[in-house]
Amino acid sequence: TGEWIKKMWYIYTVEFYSAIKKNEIMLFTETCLEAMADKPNPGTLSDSSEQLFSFGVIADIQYADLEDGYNFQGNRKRYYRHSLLHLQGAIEDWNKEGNTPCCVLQLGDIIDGYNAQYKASEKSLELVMNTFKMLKVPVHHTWGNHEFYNFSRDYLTNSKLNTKFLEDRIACHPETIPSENYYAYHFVPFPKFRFILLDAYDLSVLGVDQSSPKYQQSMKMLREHNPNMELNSPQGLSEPQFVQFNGGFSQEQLNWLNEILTFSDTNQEKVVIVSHLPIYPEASDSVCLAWNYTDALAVIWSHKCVVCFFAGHTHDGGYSEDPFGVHHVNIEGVIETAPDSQAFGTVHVYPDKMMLKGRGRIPDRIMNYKKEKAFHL
Ligand SMILES: Nc1ncnc2c1ncn2[C@@H]1O[C@H](COP(=O)(O)OP(=O)(O)O)[C@@H](O)[C@H]1O
Repeated sequence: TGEWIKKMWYIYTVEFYSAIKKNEIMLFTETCLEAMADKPNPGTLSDSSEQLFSFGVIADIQYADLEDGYNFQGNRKRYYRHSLLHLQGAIEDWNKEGNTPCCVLQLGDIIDGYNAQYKASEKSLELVMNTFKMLKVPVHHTWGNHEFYNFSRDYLTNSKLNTKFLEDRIACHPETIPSENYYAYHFVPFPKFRFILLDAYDLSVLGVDQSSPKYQQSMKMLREHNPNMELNSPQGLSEPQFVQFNGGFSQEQLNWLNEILTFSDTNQEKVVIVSHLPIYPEASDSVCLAWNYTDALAVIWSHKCVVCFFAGHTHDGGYSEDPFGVHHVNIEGVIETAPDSQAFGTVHVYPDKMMLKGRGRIPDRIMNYKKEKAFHL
């Protein structure tokens, strides 16, 4: 870990100095544009105890019309049918909350891969999406490995799991528009708070045509790091995240992320990032990380605006604040949650912090903004 932190510190320093140069130009441009643009007025709130807004989080529902089963290791029970009841319970609670959350972030793996074997993918998806219709607020869907066990990327792009229509655009900043090559977007649920949804399977061998350049590039990367016959096995790997059920971020997507974070820094925004795969080793089982998580961390650490990073995939959950004050929260998976418990949360956003109110096996978390980054309205 010591060596790893040193490496990341080096990357951060290099990125930081190049960012300063870039920011001098950006700051001037932004100041001019802001003076010209009609900005939303966030009001004059200043009491740090006053909630600004809230949002819901839920991960790894993995619904299937199947008897209970177990994970690959055989040490965690999976409640395939009950996961839908857990979702219904979560939606009822979010709908009942006094201050209704602005939206819900669904962190991926909405239905289980087993559905594909039983030719039940569309039926199960329909059932879960009909349940989501009871929610009074919009839901942003992230894509995980189980989406790709059931559907191709093309199918997903044209499905209800594509919530890119909920994106916001930043006027006069074409560099902040995501490309069609990956499923990622950003939106502003409250003035000065930007949410970014990332595609952790942008580089992946799942769900893409084997003849496509993306598949070839991803398979090359996977095989270079994983010599096992069974590419889902992390056995003997020095970087155990290089398994087939994970994926990574293309340079194109990382460049786009960098552009938005540059804008958010300049515009003094707070940023929440969402991805199916986690990116911080201290908060996650090493087998569950995104392939090139270090590249994503290098981009995030070269900016000051990111408050927290939400991910699913790990099922056991996890949390750590990194050395740059970014809170990494991995949400416990619904699929491995016993019927007498729960697994969802509401994040309450304040001028100086975010507070996760977890239900059932999800713990509460206080995520303070770094002192020098306190939010001033
Ligand atoms: N250690 C392993 N060796 C071989 N295959 C594995 C291993 N771990 C997981 N898999 C396979 O990888 C896929 C994803 O694993 P799974 O436990 O279902 O992931 P998730 O946690 O996303 O549900 C499954 O097909 C599973 O059988």
